[in-house]
Amino acid sequence: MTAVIQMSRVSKHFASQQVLCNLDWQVDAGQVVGLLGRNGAGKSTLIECMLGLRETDAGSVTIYGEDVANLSEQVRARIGYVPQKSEVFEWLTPAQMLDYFKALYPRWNDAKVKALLARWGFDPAMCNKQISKLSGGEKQRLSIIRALGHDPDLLILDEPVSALDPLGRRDFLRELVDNVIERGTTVVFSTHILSDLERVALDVAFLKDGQIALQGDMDSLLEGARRVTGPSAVLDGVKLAGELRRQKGRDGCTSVIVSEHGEVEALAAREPAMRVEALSLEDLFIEVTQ
Ligand SMILES: Nc1ncnc2c1ncn2[C@@H]1O[C@H](COP(=O)(O)OP(=O)(O)OP(=O)(O)O)[C@@H](O)[C@H]1O
Repeated sequence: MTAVIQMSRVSKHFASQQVLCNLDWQVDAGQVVGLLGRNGAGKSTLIECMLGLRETDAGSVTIYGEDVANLSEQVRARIGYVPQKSEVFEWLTPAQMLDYFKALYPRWNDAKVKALLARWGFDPAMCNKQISKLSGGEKQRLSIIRALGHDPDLLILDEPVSALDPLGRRDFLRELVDNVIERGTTVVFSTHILSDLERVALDVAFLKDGQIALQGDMDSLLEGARRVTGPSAVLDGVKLAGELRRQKGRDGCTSVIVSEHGEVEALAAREPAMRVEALSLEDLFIEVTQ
């Protein structure tokens, strides 16, 4: 597979806070990845460093093989980005802003933009209203339309649905699945809404302590992940394959989260006191990121 995004040993700090720490990450062509992490884990910082919008302290980032600090116009034109919150272009109207971007990109899908504007409630009055006067959700929809207008090959979305109502969210996800992912677009998508991720993302990556702590395709991760709980006397002496987290309770029991179930199933077969449970994406999120 060809790497679309390659991040190697990337570090970034703010004052005394280390946000990214020797982070390595690769996203391949056609991958659709959900980026997960707790509030403040550094997802937006990671995305901004990935796009060259924020300088890193150390490490290298390339997109389509080019250093993000010096991206060519051709590569820039292949990227679509929806920031978490955007306060730029507030003095323009949606119509003016979209005209500006249309002139900027070598290709622009007018039919798609018009269809999305109509579908997402941008009637002529709204298209000619100053962006600063739009609601948070309306601005977010506009930002998504702008990012999709040039049919990007790489789409990076930082919590794109946070301000959308349930109908808006559903429609956006449908657009993403039917018209973006279907084209083979590479997508990186940060969100806290795990049910959305389960509908859209094929892969997940968990950001914790400044690094990608766990990643893989969602079905295999959920298929392999288990929580095994049993007497500390037994579990304390064993290092399990794919161990992600271990917690000792006051009741003499230890629980261990693993990403591969083979060894724990075998252990449970030998030790009847062991309890083995499958994990949901939410369980996995809590266990991996806390
Ligand atoms: N410009 C900045 N100056 C100082 N600290 C910052 C700056 N930007 C981010 N941080 C800090 O870096 C950490 C990571 O922030 P970031 O916005 O990347 O997290 P996040 O995972 O996107 O969070 P959320 O899920 O809440 O959006 C936070 O503790 C934040 O306070």
